[in-house]
Amino acid sequence: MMTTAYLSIGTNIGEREQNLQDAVKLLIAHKTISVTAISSIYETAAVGYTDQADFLNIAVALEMELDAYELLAECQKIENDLGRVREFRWGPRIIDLDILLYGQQQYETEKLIIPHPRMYERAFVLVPLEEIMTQNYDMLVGVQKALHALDIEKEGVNL
Ligand SMILES: Nc1nc2nc(S)n(CCO)c2c(=O)[nH]1
Repeated sequence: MMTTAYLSIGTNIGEREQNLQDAVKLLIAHKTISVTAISSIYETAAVGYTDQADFLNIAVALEMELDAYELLAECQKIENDLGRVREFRWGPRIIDLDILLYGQQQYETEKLIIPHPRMYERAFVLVPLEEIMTQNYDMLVGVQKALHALDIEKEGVNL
């Protein structure tokens, strides 16, 4: 069953825009992941551990058959492929892929907490996420207007 997932991707070391491009290219190249939306790039002051360089952040929407643990493994593989080393937890990073949402599903395990526990308090996550979700919302409004114009009884639709 296809599931929609949303990632936050950040970088504050090296060629930051190139790092984002490389991460998105690796997601696009993945055989069983479709990238369906990519936000604009936002330059953001570091939160949490603030004594570090500004980040570039984006949000992306994905469609996939993978389960959330497989998606987590793919994100960690991309971070490793792009040379991420974990000096300390909140430190600077070449690339960071965080799973924000995985369909309507919820996880709270050692390895995986979804929805991401800090996503609703971080503007660097919410602003790019709102941008790509609004694209879908605008399309939804178009569909709803068309349905209204047809003035059909929804019950008449054979499911
Ligand atoms: N602005 C900003 N601050 C951050 N602090 C951490 S940790 N990170 C890494 C993601 O959790 C970021 C980030 O991506 N952007």
